Amino acid sequence: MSLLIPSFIDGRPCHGQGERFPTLNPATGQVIGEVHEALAADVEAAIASAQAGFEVWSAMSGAERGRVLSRAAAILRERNDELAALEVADTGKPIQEAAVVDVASGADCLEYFGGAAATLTGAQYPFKTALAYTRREPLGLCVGIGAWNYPIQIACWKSAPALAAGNAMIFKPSELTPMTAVKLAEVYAEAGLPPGVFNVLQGRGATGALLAQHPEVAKVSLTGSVPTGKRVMAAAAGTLKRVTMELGGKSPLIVFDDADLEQAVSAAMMANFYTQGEVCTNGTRVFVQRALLPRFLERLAERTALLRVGDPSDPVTEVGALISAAHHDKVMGYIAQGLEAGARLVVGGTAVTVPGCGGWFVAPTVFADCRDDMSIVQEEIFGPVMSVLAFDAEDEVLARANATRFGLAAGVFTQDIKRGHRMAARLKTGLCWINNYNITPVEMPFGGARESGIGHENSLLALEHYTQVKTVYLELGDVACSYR
Ligand SMILES: NC(=O)c1ccc[n+]([C@@H]2O[C@H](COP(=O)([O-])OP(=O)(O)OC[C@H]3O[C@@H](n4cnc5c(N)ncnc54)[C@H](O)[C@@H]3O)[C@@H](O)[C@H]2O)c1
Repeated sequence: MSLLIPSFIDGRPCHGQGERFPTLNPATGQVIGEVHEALAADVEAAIASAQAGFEVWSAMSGAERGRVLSRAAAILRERNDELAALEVADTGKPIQEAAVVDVASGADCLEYFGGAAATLTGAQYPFKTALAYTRREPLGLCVGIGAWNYPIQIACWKSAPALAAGNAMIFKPSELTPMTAVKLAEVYAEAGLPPGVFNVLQGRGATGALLAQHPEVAKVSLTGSVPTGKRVMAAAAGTLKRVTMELGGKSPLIVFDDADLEQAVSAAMMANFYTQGEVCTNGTRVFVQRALLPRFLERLAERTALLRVGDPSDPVTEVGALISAAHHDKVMGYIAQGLEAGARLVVGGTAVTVPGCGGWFVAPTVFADCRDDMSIVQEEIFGPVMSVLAFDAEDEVLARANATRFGLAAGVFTQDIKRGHRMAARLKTGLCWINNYNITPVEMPFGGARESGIGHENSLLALEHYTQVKTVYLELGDVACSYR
């Protein structure tokens, strides 16, 4: 009998009333557990519990809330290895990544917002015979909806600022990765979080939709694809909920011919093959200035061919399994489209059979001679597929890089500091790295522009997205009355 993975409401694990669906290990294709989908009655129970939790939690001081978050961060670090192993089983990502990044970056986030919780203040506005001041107040009941590529990190990035500011949160993990959000709920409870302040509801899009449209919910923060973002925003508009949207991308990585070649190749590989390419900010359109292109492709091919695709739980594995059979087929479909459209396959391009693992592996793939109009260059693949494009001039590459409705991230490699800043200012994205890629410390705002997102996670900016300003005016003189 397989493991039954629960939801978590009011400080206790429980099971939704909907149908059971399985969660699979992407490396083996085997069922690791089953989940009961949460229905409307489960949503109502979670909302009632969160409302009660909010009353208790929002009455506590910022310092008291911060201590709970700091304790939870310490517990996450103690359980790093156990949680990382669950994340590997649920997502297919290599243990060499999960052991140092996924849980640790979640703990960093809880620690950061734990420290920031006591610093929330307002401003004061003195007048001749009056005083006004502002209070930063929590929004109330917030909903977090997660994607499957970084399940525990996403749950931490959403819940930590929400809870630090005094809100309650109901979190719905992706149906493909239900395991670690419930573990986070257990960790919060152990750290002293009052029941109901962080509830987890398992389910698919329908459960997410029930939450996004619920009139008692004040805010929805989604990490997911652009089409889902549009649906969630439309549902949230019914009661004018605030939204944070962390959505997809097709980000450019631009390498000028004065760049340090090995550094640029390293960044291009990290920007395309980390987590099997299932990273929203990935720099999948790699523009290389023509003079550097032959040497760039040569080193890229040599180094990419060395990548070890294999069992994600083996510490030497560098590229794990794609999340599902359907996603594997989608990625292989894009590779076929790239070939049909005339892109030149430099390395990879095949499905990989890993002995002892029956799951969904794809070789890290590099296409050269790509054109801007190819589907592999225009659409988010979310797999280990890099498109390399040649360019000649700065204005030309800028126009091509910006010719997309996405606007999540960008990267620029150059030794010319002026050009680096000039490019960063003109790229229409929410993030831009100069001489590195995909670095996301919690202290720094993270968010997309255009159709890639609204709002930010991480940094003190995130606290603004989980609070509202109330203005209080205090009269110290008399009412200036115009009437008798
Ligand atoms: N910008 C970021 O920070 C970031 C991070 C990770 C992933 N992503 C993006 O996420 C996508 C991959 O994740 P995915 O396949 O899980 O995305 P998805 O949009 O299919 O699903 C995301 C979540 O939304 C839920 N959902 C689906 N329909 C819904 C609806 N109508 N109402 C409410 N909830 C609904 C899903 O159940 C899931 O929990 C990619 O596009 C990737 O770029 C973005």
